[in-house]
Amino acid sequence: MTADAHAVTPALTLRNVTKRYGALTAVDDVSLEVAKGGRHALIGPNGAGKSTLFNLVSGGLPTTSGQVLFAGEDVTSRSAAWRARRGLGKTFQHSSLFLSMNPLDNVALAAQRVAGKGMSWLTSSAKRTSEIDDLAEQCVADVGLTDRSHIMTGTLSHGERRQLEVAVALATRPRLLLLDEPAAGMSPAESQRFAELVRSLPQDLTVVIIEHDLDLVFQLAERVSVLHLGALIADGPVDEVREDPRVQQAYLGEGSLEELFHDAPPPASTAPTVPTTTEETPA
Ligand SMILES: Nc1ncnc2c1ncn2[C@@H]1O[C@H](COP(=O)(O)OP(=O)(O)OP(=O)(O)O)[C@@H](O)[C@H]1O
Repeated sequence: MTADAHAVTPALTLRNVTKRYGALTAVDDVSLEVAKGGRHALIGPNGAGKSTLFNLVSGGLPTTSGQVLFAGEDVTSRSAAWRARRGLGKTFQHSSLFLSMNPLDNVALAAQRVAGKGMSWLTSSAKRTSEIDDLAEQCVADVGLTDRSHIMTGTLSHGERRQLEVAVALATRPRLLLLDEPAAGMSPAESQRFAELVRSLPQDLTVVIIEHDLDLVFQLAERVSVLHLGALIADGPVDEVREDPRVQQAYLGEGSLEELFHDAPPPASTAPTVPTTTEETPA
């Protein structure tokens, strides 16, 4: 492959990806590309197939048919662990943190796991390398949690835990980061802070985000893919998708896009105002 060809190879390519559960087609012949360094959102109403598609990308689920490529490499038959080692990082819809450990140890554990060292270091701090410690400290700092790094994770606020989950994912040194509903349950101030965190991530890190909070989606993403009943019904720049009559008509007829999503804020006239300034996190 030439340098030019490499430069335009998408970070993620899906070719006719389908997942069936018996008679139900959860993901239906989806083809899309995510540009390297892109900020790409995957939206759609509950049950549209978003989480299933993430699992097909991460290797948590096998595809029924179709291909998944990372940076041009076909990983369809590769395990989730192999994909993680190849640079696929993710946060989960439901927290995967160890609440009785501190944030630094949560992050170090993820780094250690990817390094293939298992959990033995937990019983002996001497087994934890300084490289892992440095990486954990850096990742915790990257998400703005240095001041909270030694307290019990269970005492963090909801928003801080979601920040920590990003740090845990960063510790696996991803090239492609999947964020599954990171702002679920966040206050407007927390989700604004989260948006700043995503914006501060390295530009060469590709981020794909599933999110019901469309304010956040439209702030963060350059491109949006819309799933409906497993099928991709729109895919393109944010402004085009937001105005796309196919998206509006497919779901609503005359309504607004925001009304499509169960967890989305109400229409603009009654929507809570998203602050433009950063507020302090409650301790
Ligand atoms: N293991 C499974 N077995 C059978 N059906 C499943 C399974 N997992 C998901 N489904 C179905 O596949 C469809 C897509 O589900 P999925 O969770 O991917 O949607 P989603 O867009 O992520 O929804 P949400 O926004 O509510 O998280 C749904 O109809 C769901 O019930």
